[in-house]
Amino acid sequence: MNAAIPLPAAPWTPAEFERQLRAQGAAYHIHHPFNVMLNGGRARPEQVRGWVANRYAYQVAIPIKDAAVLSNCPDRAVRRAWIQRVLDHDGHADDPGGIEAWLRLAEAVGLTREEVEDQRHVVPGVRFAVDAYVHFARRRPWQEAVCASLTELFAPAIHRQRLAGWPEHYPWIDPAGLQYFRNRVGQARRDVEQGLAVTLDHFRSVEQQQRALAVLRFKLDVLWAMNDAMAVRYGVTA
Ligand SMILES: O=C(O)c1cc(C(=O)O)c2c(n1)C(=O)C(=O)c1cc(C(=O)O)[nH]c1-2
Repeated sequence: MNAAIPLPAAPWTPAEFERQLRAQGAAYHIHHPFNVMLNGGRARPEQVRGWVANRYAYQVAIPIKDAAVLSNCPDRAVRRAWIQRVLDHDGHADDPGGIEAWLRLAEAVGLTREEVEDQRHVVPGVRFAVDAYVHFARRRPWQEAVCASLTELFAPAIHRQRLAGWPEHYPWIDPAGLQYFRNRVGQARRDVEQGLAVTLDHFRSVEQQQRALAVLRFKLDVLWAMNDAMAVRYGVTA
């Protein structure tokens, strides 16, 4: 923790605590130069493909991470709601799910399913960052893993950026491939409601609230490190 910033004398109110959590969005990967390039329309096709192929490692890890949260959580009411996240990604009944939607995005940008599913393009830094998130969810108290998912507070904005810009920037991508981003805007909003309720309720003391901020910063670092690794591999076009 930064010693120059004194601890608050008393716990924040829930509203102030939520404000402090949201303020961490300044370090969201929406601001990473690689993402700024991608969503600003400056990426070459191989950079778009590199991002989609690497992000697949994150997509397939998310339901594993969520299953880790379930396995650590003794609260039946939380599990009942949380299990929806696994279904969102893996699919259920007629819904093919988010991983399938990501594979359709991959095909829309010119990748084959095979080269994405076998993760041949995934660079070491992305793999290590994704593994760190799954490991965190397995080892830490489930409330901390819930708190770590709160980067989703900032995700609808980045999905909307893609939906607004990509069709114009990248006319060579079939817009049907962008369905994943459309689905996530609503899903993330619902996820955040649940994640925030758990976090505001659980992290109550000054020390716990500081811990929640540190957990959220860890997750922001996971996403930032993924972008760093992709920027090194694929470059950032000025
Ligand atoms: O495209 C993105 O920038 C982005 C970011 C995040 C995030 O902030 O963690 C998620 C997603 N997408 C996403 O699609 C998703 O399903 C998701 C689940 C989670 C999580 O931590 O449980 N984050 C995210």
